[in-house]
Amino acid sequence: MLTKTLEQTYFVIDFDSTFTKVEGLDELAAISLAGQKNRDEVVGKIKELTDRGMAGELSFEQALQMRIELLSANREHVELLVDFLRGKVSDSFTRNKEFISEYRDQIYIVSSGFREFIEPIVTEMGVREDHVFANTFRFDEAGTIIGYDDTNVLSKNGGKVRLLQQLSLPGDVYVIGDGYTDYELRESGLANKFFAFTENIERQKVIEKADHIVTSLDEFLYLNNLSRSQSYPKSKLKVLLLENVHARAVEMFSREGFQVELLKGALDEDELIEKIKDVSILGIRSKTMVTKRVLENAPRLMVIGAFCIGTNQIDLATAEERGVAVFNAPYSNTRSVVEMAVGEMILLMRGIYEKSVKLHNGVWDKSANNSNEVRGKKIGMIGYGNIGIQLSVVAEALGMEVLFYDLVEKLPLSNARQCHTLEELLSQSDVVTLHVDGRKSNAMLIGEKEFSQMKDGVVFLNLSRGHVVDVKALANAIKSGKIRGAAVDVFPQEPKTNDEVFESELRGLPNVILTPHIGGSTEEAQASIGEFVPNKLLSYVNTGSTYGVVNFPEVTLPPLHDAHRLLHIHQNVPGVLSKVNGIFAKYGVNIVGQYLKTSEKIGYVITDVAKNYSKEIVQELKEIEETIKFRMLY
Ligand SMILES: NC(=O)c1ccc[n+]([C@@H]2O[C@H](COP(=O)([O-])OP(=O)(O)OC[C@H]3O[C@@H](n4cnc5c(N)ncnc54)[C@H](O)[C@@H]3O)[C@@H](O)[C@H]2O)c1
Ligand SMILES: O=C(O)CC[C@@H](O)C(=O)O
Repeated sequence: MLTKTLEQTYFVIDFDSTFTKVEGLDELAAISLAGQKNRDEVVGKIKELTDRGMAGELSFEQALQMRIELLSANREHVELLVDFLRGKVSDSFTRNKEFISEYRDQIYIVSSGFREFIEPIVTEMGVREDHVFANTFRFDEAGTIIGYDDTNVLSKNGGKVRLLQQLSLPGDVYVIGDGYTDYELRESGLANKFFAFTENIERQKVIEKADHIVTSLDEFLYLNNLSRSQSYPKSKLKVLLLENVHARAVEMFSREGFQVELLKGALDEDELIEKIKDVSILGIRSKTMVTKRVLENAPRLMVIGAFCIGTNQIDLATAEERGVAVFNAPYSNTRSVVEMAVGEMILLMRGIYEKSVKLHNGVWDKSANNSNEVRGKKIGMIGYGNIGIQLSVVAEALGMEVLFYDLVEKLPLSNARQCHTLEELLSQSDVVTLHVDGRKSNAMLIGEKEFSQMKDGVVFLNLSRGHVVDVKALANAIKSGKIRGAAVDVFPQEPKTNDEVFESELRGLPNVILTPHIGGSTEEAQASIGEFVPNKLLSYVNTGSTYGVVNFPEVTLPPLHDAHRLLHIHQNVPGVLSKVNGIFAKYGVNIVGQYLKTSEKIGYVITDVAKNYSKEIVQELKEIEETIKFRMLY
């Protein structure tokens, strides 16, 4: 068994900012003063008193008295508060309801808050009613709070200590809380350990005194080897998100309990190496280069999310060899790129961009010269993947004839026609648009020779990847008039952040639309990516499933039922599966389900086992010579 029961241990848990995310009295003040002018001022004063009391700067009794005097609440407000608190139970407590029911005889809620709002919340979560110790309000006949029961020990200085003395629990006492009064239980010698709980608030003076700092209940349960919903506490795992990925991603990882850091820009190799040492999940967009060196310095890295389509910025082969799965968002911004390409193509065919620049400079250039409709023209797409295909549908709707060239045989949609050579496409197209992927071999795919094969006066678009085009040759083709107009969104060297200057030979050329790699940068696309990619990453982290992965054996796994899941990533050489199963056989492990998928380089075997297995198997599985990574889920 991987969990033990601490039969002789009692868990004394604080309520405000520990069991729930908020301070009950502060919230009661806010509710009772809703709509009143002085609300913010009074609530602010109450909060300040709460903080000073919790941090030990003010005697508890003083703080309580002053707060109750400021309050003007009644029974109805308390009921509203209870409803509000139901949605404010700390996430890690909600996740571990099972722990509360399993240990209900050993769990005590000891709070200087008020029973009227604490008891309904904690008993709904499984705590025994007679194990709730808190203050109580005094109400007048109209139901208004007029004070509190000052004979209750918890209303006094050192109240929690006195209460625990009275309880005289017959075993070890572990205290979990965020306030100084919780630490005082440890200081008094009545508690064996004090765990400073920082999921909701971190109080320096309290942290300094703690035996352990736990950022979630999961971490407390993990430290004490108690049964829990997360095999390894997510609050100990770091998620690093770069390049200002959408806020939705931050929200999704935070809600699951991870430590999340979001940076606006990309990092260079050395900066990333420094940062990635303790990172388990990395999220990037197109500018962060995840090189071999970066991966070699990322011992805890499990998974990378490319919050975009392209994955050429990641050394996929090394990631695979090191057991790091990579996911992307293959469709979330496709439409945004297509719309931009269509818009640019029309602007360039009409010379609108150039005319607009002239007019900004006071030049009125009304003429139809070099201004054409796109209807009836040929658009040539190099790369007929997701973007190419969608663009072909829209272009046909505009009355264009679609030609495409792709490395592989593709089903042409509608009237689109596949060209057998690149030259065949270049020599016929009025608009040439690039939609190839960013593989290395596509470097300089379009250079001097290819420009010379294009029709005179062609419109040229690159919204794929910068290295695919020889920029010098493009600049020459524009200057010579071969190209009548170009739109370029991607460049071989792109600034890492908005603060860096953009350098390029294309700057200042006429009828050239330059955009800062924003083909996929619409609110719609970013919001969609911001949800799509975290879902993939969380599914991998939580279930081991690799559906939609870019560089890994792909498996879709059933949900885990009454079993533990062992995930073993190994070098794909003959005999590893028999070694894995040999260990299960040796310890008589009851296998509930097993799934294996391999790629050329690695094998990924997932085994669901009945929970009563011997702990030794974990070490033995890790020690198999070919093991790359091992983890467990339950
Ligand atoms: N500008 C932006 O903001 C932006 C946004 C999204 C995607 N992109 C880029 O657009 C490109 C296309 O995206 P997608 O989703 O359509 O990719 P995709 O993988 O679905 O399609 C790429 C297609 O190009 C073909 N191809 C590759 N190399 C080729 C070559 N040398 N000659 C001919 N065909 C070749 C492939 O066979 C494939 O059909 C990618 O480079 C992607 O990174 C840019
Ligand atoms: O958002 C980005 O940084 C990249 C967008 C695009 O190039 C992609 O690959 O999806």
